[in-house]
Amino acid sequence: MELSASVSIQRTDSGLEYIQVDSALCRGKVFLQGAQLTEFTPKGQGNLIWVSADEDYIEGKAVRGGIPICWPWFGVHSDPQWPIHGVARKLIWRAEEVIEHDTHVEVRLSLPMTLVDDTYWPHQSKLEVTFLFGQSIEVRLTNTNLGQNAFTLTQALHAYFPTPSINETSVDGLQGAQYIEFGQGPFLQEEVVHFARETDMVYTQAPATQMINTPDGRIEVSRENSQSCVLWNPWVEKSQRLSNFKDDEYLSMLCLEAANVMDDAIVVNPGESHTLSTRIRWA
Ligand SMILES: O=P(O)(O)OC[C@H]1O[C@@H](O)[C@H](O)[C@@H](O)[C@@H]1O
Repeated sequence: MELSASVSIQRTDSGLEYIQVDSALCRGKVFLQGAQLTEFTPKGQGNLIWVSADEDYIEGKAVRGGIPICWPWFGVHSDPQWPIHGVARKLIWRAEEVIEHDTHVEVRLSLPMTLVDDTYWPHQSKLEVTFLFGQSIEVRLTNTNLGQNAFTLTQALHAYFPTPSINETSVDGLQGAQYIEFGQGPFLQEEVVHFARETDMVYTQAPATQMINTPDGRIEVSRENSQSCVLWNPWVEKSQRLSNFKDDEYLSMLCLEAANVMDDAIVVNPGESHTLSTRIRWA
């Protein structure tokens, strides 16, 4: 890949490669493993993306934080032996292209399909992700069907956001959506969401934009080609069971994930593409 003035490829001490963006507008970081964004800091503002202080960036192990790409299924598969959240987040993606625009830096990666076990994904397809680093960050995940038959998949851009205090954080803009939680529901979301317990809600028919209100400011998260999203905070007990997660870190993060799940699973016909996208910024 040809790099540009504001983009370089670097490596952690543990040996994982990442793309570093340092432009007039922002700083950002995308690991080739999982094509996982782990930082987006607009100039003069704070980092919008959370990563655990316990993260050690080991090859083949899911990074705790950032925006893991869950593909080609979200959550626990109907065969519970299969890995949670699919296979894409642990594979090494290929850096394809960097383009410097006036308003943003575009970085594109693709997942080499030869790395994907046929058992999990027997279809001929292309999977690409494009990051637009500007004053906001936009992530576009595109599935293209290169085969003769339609395929169906679920997926998510599993974004982790920072907050100085989950007890003083709320999520506005889910009112009117239906949610399933811990296998129960659907329930109607009537109010702004506050956090006081383990939260693991899968919303369908969700409005396109939510606002995360934190003591450090408001984070606007919007989605396209996505009717569903997931809101997650592990709270006290689950925090103790999670990999690469400090016991008290549930106090300083939450996930709001742009998704295509449940009855929003996508069907991609031969020769067609589908792009799930999310845009994140300080409001
Ligand atoms: O620990 P993982 O595999 O990264 O998953 C984290 C969480 O991801 C969320 O999206 C799920 O709703 C949770 O149930 C899950 O615990």
